[in-house]
Amino acid sequence: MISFREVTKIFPGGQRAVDDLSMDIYRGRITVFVGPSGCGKTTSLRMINRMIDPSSGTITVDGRDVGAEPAAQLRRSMGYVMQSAGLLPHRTVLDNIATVPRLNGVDRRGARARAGELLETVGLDPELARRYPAQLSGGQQQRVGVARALAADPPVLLMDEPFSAVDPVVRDELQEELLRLQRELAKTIVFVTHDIDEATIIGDKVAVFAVGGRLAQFATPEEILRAPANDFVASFVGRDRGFRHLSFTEPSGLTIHPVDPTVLSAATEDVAPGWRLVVDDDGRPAGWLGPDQRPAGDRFTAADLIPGGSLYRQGHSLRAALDSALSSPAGIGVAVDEAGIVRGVLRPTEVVEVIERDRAGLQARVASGEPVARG
Ligand SMILES: Nc1ncnc2c1ncn2[C@@H]1O[C@H](COP(=O)(O)OP(=O)(O)OP(=O)(O)O)[C@@H](O)[C@H]1O
Repeated sequence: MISFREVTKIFPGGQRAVDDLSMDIYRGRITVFVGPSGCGKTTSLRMINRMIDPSSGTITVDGRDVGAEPAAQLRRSMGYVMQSAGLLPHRTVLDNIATVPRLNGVDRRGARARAGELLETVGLDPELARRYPAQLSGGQQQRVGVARALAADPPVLLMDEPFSAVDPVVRDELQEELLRLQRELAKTIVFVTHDIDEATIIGDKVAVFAVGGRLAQFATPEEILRAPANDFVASFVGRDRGFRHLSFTEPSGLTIHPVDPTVLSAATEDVAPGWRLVVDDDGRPAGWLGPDQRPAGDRFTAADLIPGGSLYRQGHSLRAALDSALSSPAGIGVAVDEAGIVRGVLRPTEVVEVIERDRAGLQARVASGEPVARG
């Protein structure tokens, strides 16, 4: 566990970057520091490995005061990933990753072998090992940065806006990859971002910082979206927090209606008024045929299909269910199983009924004084 106790940082010149921070960061979890620019997230992160020393207060890791540890040794015992990946430009990808084990006394061969394994761990093609950082995409560079931070197998990983310089699609992939890695590795990760969406997706706990370096709320993502501690947190998490909160709500009681989808050119039956759902030979959704749609030739072809909305994977959140129902051109969501095969459809009104029931359940729990947040 990493503990902050009454930690304050005032920079020379009088800038109060962090103000009286006390918090406990649990081992094996992802804790996210989020907040607007300049509110002390990076300073707080860097005080953990003594890149910055606090003006007052103490930080301990598993009970040991970091202030008493030699800074260089401490830094090597914690992986650090930053926005620009921070790779050495004149070293190959493999040598970049091997740098830390080499510093820790592993021989060249051993360090390179470990680097090769790590490339795979972070989902990179081993072919990239001989390239130089400039010959990689931004997303690939970030993966190398993560591999390098993991190279010494440190229990703690500090990540400062690691995914903010890549485009949104790559960013989603990197977030998923980090969650997959974390399920395997169970590191203690402290992750800085200014994006509340990223914070709620990847954080087990989220610390919302306010201007002036004060901790405004420290709770699970679900609690922060459901019950912001004050007006600052409420405005920071945004007006659509109710919708985003549905990401954490289980779809218990949601009805998925069985359907008999159409295989192209076979007999057809309406799934929604006038709309026919078309699947491929394996039963995966291929698209829709709209009302009064006639084939261009003798029969329908894939080119006639209207693309569907998002799919709802059974068991996923109410947000995913509502999104599939609202984004479908037919006004009815398509539910698929883990293999992507159509299992049925769901109606928006019924998803909303489940949301209403969830809300009523929450109000009843609040009225009875039961704790409302899970996790
Ligand atoms: N070395 C420094 N000297 C003086 N002031 C600093 C120094 N580093 C940071 N600050 C100030 O401390 C405050 C907190 O900075 P910090 O980088 O921790 O914020 P942040 O929340 O990480 O912001 P961002 O999201 O923009 O990176 C800011 O007002 C910043 O200008």
